[in-house]
Amino acid sequence: MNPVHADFFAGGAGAERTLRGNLAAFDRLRIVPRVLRATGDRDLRTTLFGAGLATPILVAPTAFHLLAHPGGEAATAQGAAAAGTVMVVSMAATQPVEVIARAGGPLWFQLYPQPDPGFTASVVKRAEAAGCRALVVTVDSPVFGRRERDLRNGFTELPAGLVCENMRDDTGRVRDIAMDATAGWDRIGWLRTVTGLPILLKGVLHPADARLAVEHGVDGLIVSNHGGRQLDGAIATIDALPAVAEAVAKRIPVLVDGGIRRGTDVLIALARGADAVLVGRPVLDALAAGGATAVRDRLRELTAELDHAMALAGARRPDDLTPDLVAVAG
Ligand SMILES: Cc1cc2nc3c(=O)[nH]c(=O)nc-3n(C[C@H](O)[C@H](O)[C@H](O)COP(=O)(O)O)c2cc1C
Ligand SMILES: CCCCC(=O)C(=O)O
Repeated sequence: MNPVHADFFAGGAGAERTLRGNLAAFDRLRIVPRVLRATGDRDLRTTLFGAGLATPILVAPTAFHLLAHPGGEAATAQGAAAAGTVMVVSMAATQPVEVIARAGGPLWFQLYPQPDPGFTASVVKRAEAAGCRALVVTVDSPVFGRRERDLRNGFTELPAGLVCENMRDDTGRVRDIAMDATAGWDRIGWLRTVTGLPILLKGVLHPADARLAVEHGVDGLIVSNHGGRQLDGAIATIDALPAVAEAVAKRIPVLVDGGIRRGTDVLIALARGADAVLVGRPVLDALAAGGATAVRDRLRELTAELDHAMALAGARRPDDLTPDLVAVAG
């Protein structure tokens, strides 16, 4: 891959403290296994918004897959479908959502609410018509993060021929993705008038926001710091998760992403209160290395690692994973 694009995928904001912190936080946590639990064959099937998945490991929304592989987002969708899980399609995808939907599914669609409500509504309706089954509203990006690698590399626009295909308006013009620092909770209420899809908020870290989200009728949360690409210095997601899960008290599904690289990381996240996890860079790395097949294999490998770790920790189903199975290393 072009090293400038590799830096875009791997990099974070500022001094990359949060990027590193997501991984370092897992290094400080240890599993306290149970024994003689007769787990037999484990059952990793997970239900989210009425849909059954083979695994609680989903594909996080990430931009510009055509920079990683000529198969683009369609290849990722094919890999996710073969692994029996959801791919969240980024609003910054380089292929049309209709093309991605033909390659795989189930899909959810990630949205940055745009300042133009008519255009925002048209993007949501388009994703819904293409078959996306949930809307993931990214709320950690009122302004764009300062990615110093990209600034140093001068990575300010996509190579010729690549565009954000889902940003076309009805004249066919491709709009720039705007970050909107004027959005408040009323924006979520407005989105509710636009779509009947389940609405998840992605980028919640504070338990007070988790409570507000439930009060505003949000259907699910993703505890995320955008893979360390937005607010550098933000808390590691696995550290933020317990307080958010407690605030939500199982009223709506809570998902988490950031730094999940092993099945044991997934186990810890589920034990700390997540209903499912998402992975970003592991999927991008697999996509770059080997397209749809490699994406499928990477997701299956993480799932097999989770299955193995659950057997060793005495859990048969994700629901058996409880907070007492995780300790902070001394
Ligand atoms: C290259 C890249 C592009 C991303 N693009 C988006 C995006 O378009 N929308 C979004 O909500 N999050 C985006 N994210 C954040 C991911 O959805 C996710 O929060 C993060 O990658 C999880 O951390 P991980 O990479 O350690 O698994 C992006 C992340 C990366 C690495
Ligand atoms: C305008 C593209 C935004 C992609 C994104 O969210 C990221 O790179 O983290």
